[in-house]
Amino acid sequence: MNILDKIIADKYKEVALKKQLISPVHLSHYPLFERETISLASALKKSNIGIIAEHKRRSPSKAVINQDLNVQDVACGYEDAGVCGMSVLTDGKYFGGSLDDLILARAAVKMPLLRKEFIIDEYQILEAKAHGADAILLIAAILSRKQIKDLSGFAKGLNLDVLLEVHDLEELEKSLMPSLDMLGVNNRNLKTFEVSTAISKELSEKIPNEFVKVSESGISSVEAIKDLKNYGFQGFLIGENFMKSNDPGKMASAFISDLNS
Ligand SMILES: O=P(O)(O)OC[C@@H](O)[C@@H](O)c1c[nH]c2ccccc12
Repeated sequence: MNILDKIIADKYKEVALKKQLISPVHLSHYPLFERETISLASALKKSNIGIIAEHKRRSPSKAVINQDLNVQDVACGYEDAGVCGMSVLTDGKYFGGSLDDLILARAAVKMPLLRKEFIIDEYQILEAKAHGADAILLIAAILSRKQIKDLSGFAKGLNLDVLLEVHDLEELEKSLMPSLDMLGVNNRNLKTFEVSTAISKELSEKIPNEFVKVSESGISSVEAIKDLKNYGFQGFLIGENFMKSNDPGKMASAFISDLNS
């Protein structure tokens, strides 16, 4: 079993258990459910920076990244740096995140927040909305076309933006549909952890222009972003490069001034 299969097997169990305690109707009565969402896709389109900065404590590919920070401080640092949005990992077992992280980030900042999770059930989309997310991630590698259609349609019904992540042409061709806002190419192969921005460049021309193109993972230089911009990318998802610092906001700020110069 590869790591992705393990994560998904755990996720199905986790969701089934949580549903028994907190019903979908209950989630829809959380106060944040009423909050008007802000579009991450629109923020990216308007920006010439395009950075989505991630909160990530650890990952299966790189055990510990940084466990010493407060998510609210990280969120404020990122917002002050001028990023377009923030990605908050909520998986506990493999990434050390939680829905509490999402709530704390929401309480701290106004910018669009993406719930970074392995979504396999509508229930997790209700959770995202109830904990202050503006956008969700769907991963083509773990979903059928029908699941992508149903889950993205459900998210759109709640005014959440949808970022669909692919890693190869087959996943991309399987996934294209109007209920998606952003198409992300993950430069990291979730099965082997190999990282290369070549895959973003390769797939860019196959992504129709109505979707905002996002390049995800393994981005650690301004040059890489300038290069990817030439291929039509308007969004850049950066985690580890900022999170490895004691002050991710400061790191993001320096990165952005470099990008602007
Ligand atoms: O830390 P990086 O290499 O900058 O990557 C960030 C982000 O792209 C990565 O965390 C990610 C992309 N897709 C995912 C799906 C699930 C969990 C994590 C991810």
